[in-house]
Amino acid sequence: MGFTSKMFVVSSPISDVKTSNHDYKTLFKTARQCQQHQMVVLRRNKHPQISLYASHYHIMKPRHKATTTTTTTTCILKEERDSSPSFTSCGLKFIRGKKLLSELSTWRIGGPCNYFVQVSDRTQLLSAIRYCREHSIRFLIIGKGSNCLFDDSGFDGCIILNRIDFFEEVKSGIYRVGSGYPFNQLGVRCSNDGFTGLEFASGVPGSVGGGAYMNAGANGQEISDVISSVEILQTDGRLETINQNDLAFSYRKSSFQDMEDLAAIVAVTFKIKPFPLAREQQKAYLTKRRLSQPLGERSAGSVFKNPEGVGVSAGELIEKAGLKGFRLGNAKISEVHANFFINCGGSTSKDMIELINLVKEKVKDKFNVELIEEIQYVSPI
Ligand SMILES: NC(=O)C1=CN([C@@H]2O[C@H](COP(=O)(O)OP(=O)(O)OC[C@H]3O[C@@H](n4cnc5c(N)ncnc54)[C@H](OP(=O)(O)O)[C@@H]3O)[C@@H](O)[C@H]2O)C=CC1
Ligand SMILES: C=C(O[C@H]1[C@H](O)[C@@H](CO)O[C@H](OP(=O)(O)OP(=O)(O)OC[C@H]2O[C@@H](n3ccc(=O)[nH]c3=O)[C@H](O)[C@@H]2O)[C@@H]1NC(C)=O)C(=O)O
Repeated sequence: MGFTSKMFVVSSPISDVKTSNHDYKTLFKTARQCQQHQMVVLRRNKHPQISLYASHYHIMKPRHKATTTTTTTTCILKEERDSSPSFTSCGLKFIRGKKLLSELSTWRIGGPCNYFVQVSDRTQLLSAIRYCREHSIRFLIIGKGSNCLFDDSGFDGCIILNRIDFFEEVKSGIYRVGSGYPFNQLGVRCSNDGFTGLEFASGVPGSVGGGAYMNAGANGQEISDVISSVEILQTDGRLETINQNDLAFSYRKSSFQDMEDLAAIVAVTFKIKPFPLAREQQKAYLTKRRLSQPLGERSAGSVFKNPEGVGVSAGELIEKAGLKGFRLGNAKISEVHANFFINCGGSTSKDMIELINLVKEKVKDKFNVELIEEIQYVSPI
């Protein structure tokens, strides 16, 4: 059997603590009540009666440690994070507890998420968000996961993987693109068509939505320079188109980051100008990127923003602090570019966070500069 979202788990501390018979009875009673309420005894324990009861169910190892008091049996009711089967709602397939965030992040770090769903159009996105809201499930939209640090313990909510990846040429130089479209491909495609403004995007592993959200940029270009309008979905399900004039962008900052009611960016319309050498420019940027960045490695691009008003890049500061190549556990500062931190294989989020904090401390001590993360931490709860 598996759990549905309505089922809960009773995790019993019974094998961990000295409890009286009375306490066993209490637990047994609770378990029976739980059965009526579609709850399940999670933990195998030494008391035969309870074991017998529990044997009607699949008995699993608890994921969370039971806590207890010494005198009374404490049952912890927790929504189960694992072992539940996939289910379908509104035509969408939700995967429970099995999808690893490490598969969804370019860093290849992160434990399982409680719910996972992939959407490929606006209607599906709306349905996924509606489901989460109706069931009070926290949700997070991700594109290519190239800017996220997920936690080893996963995410206690729903990850909505955005694969809204249509590409529409409205007219010459005007493109309407799904937010899940690969940013890298957009750069190559527009340059190939002889338009300028997005050459920098080739080699960037993010999505168009992630790019707009972060105001991605490189080589003196920024996505905001060529955005004409953005279609967003609000948390209440309303769709809105916002024109460039009503949006504010700055270095790695966009209005979207401050919108409390934003559920997701759905599509972006770009207006770009013809330029015969766009393709050459795009190729030159990519060559430079390949030489200066560890593109083949498991990274999240720049970990820190470049500090403003200092005149020195984050990478340079980290290198001058003597940290290039420094390794902590399985997380390492790239030898190629010091603002890229590499998962050498098996790095945990803990390794990475410790490395990030160490770098911040050293740079602060040596140069009195506060480095600020460009990457986004995704907290597990
Ligand atoms: N210049 C470079 O070389 C590199 C640049 N980057 C940039 O990092 C960004 C990462 O893109 P991507 O990998 O797709 O993002 P991610 O999947 O890593 O998501 C990062 C955050 O962006 C927000 N986000 C992503 N998609 C959407 C959407 N459709 N609507 C609203 N918010 C969204 C979410 O923020 P929240 O959780 O707050 O909702 C999410 O947590 C891009 O800007 C990319 O250009 C990344 C690597 C290298
Ligand atoms: C990779 C990202 O974007 C990148 C983008 O690709 C490049 C190319 O334009 O410019 C920014 O990096 P950056 O400022 O480190 O650019 P680079 O040209 O590589 O380096 C700037 C300067 O720092 C020096 N540098 C860089 C790395 C290093 O280890 N040591 C060092 O001394 C370089 O020699 C150069 O003089 C973006 N990063 C940020 C945080 O703004 C990203 O956002 O994830």
